[in-house]
Amino acid sequence: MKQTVYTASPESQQIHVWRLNSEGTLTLVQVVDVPGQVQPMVVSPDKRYLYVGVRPEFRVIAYRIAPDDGALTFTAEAPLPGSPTHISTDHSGRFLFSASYNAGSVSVTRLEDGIPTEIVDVVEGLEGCHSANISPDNRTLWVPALKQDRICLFTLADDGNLTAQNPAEVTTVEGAGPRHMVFHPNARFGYCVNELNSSVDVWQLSDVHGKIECVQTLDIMPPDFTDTRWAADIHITPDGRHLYTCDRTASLLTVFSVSEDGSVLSLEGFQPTETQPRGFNIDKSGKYLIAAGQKSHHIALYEITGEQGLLIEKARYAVGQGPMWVVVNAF
Ligand SMILES: O=C1O[C@H](COP(=O)(O)O)[C@@H](O)[C@H](O)[C@H]1O
Repeated sequence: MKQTVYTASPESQQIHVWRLNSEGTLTLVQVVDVPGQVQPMVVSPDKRYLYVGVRPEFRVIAYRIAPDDGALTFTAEAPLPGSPTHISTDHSGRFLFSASYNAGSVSVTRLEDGIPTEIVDVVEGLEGCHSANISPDNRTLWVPALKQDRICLFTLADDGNLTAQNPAEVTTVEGAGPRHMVFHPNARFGYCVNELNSSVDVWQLSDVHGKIECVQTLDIMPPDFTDTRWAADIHITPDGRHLYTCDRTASLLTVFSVSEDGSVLSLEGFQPTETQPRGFNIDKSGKYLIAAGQKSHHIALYEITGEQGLLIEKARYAVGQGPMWVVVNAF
């Protein structure tokens, strides 16, 4: 398996393209100068394109991915209705979703043979909209509205339109601030990291009656932590055994193990990391985790070890200024 790591650094308007070597080191392949402040990124399901959200002229840029070394070539761009905070696609690669925190909206852009084209739907009124997460069955879009302590649930239609479901949302405790999500590979549970109280919620996608409910909430901070909580990102290993979150004030990654069926998280430990980790990711083999320090301007690479999934730092690398997004692609 050949793997490429992409890091986005908005302050220097760069994407760094790295080869992930099998022994857990990175080799720099390319530095792309982006025409704007590049923030969220996602790889298309067919792995042909890297989509990146750019500001201050709000748009999505599609870069063609070279299959041999992961290098990027500018291919197309399309406007977005608000500042892109998070972008993702549906599993068929027909639609791109952009969540905008500042506009309080989520939009759907049609992808034609991988190229972003027209905006087909925009839903407004989602205060602090922080991400858009398609369910494993490609039917339900989960959209956390951080300032409203709710995750809105939309059905994705065949033409890309979003329709509020019934019930239209699930709610967190007051002041949690739901932000980023991942799903278990068994498609039965979702996990949401809450920015404002630095917790993680486990959502059972539906029980026998079709009801979605929160089955566990865990603190992601050490018991003696008293400073301002400021969580950011969450990821799960491809085998569903280990889950990680980060907090920016503490510059900390938190390590959880996941029960066999995905319903229960157990705290395993804490890993100090780069200063102000806003984004991190896990490689496709589940062996490595790469975290970006928005204030250290470096990324750190960790090996995921043992039954507990604890992290051992292997290396750190300078990237551009203010790195905040990491994605991994594999061929
Ligand atoms: O992490 C955060 O994200 C929001 C939105 O970020 P933006 O990059 O889309 O403007 C930010 O405003 C918030 O303060 C911060 O905690």
